[in-house]
Amino acid sequence: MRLDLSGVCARLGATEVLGGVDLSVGEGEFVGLVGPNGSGKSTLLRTVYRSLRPTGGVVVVGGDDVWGMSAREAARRTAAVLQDSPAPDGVTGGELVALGRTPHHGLFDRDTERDREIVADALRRTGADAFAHRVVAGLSGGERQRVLLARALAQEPRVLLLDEPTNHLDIRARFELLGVVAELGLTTLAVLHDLDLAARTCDRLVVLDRGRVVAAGGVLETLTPGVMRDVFGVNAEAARHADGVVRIGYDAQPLARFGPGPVVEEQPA
Ligand SMILES: Nc1ncnc2c1ncn2[C@@H]1O[C@H](COP(=O)(O)OP(=O)(O)OP(=O)(O)O)[C@@H](O)[C@H]1O
Repeated sequence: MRLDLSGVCARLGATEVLGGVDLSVGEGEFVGLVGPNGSGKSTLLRTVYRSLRPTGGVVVVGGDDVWGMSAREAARRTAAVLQDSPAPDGVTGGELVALGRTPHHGLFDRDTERDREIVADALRRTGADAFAHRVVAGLSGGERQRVLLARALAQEPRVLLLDEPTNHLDIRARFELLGVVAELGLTTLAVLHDLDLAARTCDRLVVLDRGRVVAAGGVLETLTPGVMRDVFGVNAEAARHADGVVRIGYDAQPLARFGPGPVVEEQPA
């Protein structure tokens, strides 16, 4: 199932956070959404998982406007793994993952054997089975992140949205989690801050800056020295190495014109 945004605008308070975003993720494609802090990445995801209605433009999942369908239908098509999603008090990993089945149930339906199999499979695929009987609030950030991904998988979505899914993870767990996601073959749009990880994992990247798409395409087409300088404020160069992996070499110093820099007190003459 494809995801297509066209001309999407969004406001938060008086601020226009998205100023006409066009973005597509093809069936089974893994697209990384990157950009500096405050560029509108999380806001863009919110317009897709129906937490923030766009003020303009259209968000289409599988050929239909997500804001024109029922919340239940939208949840059958799209699942989101968000940063620091709160879990209800006392709920275990297994119970939280089972909540992913909700969009597939009628009001009075009970879990079926198939539901239990799907939940067990989601826990196994994300390496979260060890947390099935543990209270989610007592899990580490990385452990919780796996459970949240398992919940999203239990939802059996056709489109997966990830907002900084590797935030709490150690380096090995980062590779593992994104490897799991890549192998799912789902249509995936993931906000990632780690550009090296994004370059390794994603089929394509979309670079957002101040609510607008400034580059989209293959890793080397998007993370050009100009984009690294003008959007991210660093001197850096991405290059494909002999093993086929794109790595980014950074200058140690951020560019001076980004941010106020250190405060230097004037000395009396
Ligand atoms: N309630 C609000 N009212 C006004 N502005 C807001 C509100 N919430 C967020 N913003 C602003 O909207 C902009 C976009 O925020 P958003 O969280 O989408 O950015 P982001 O690219 O995901 O950032 P980060 O990388 O830091 O997570 C930011 O400048 C933020 O300060």
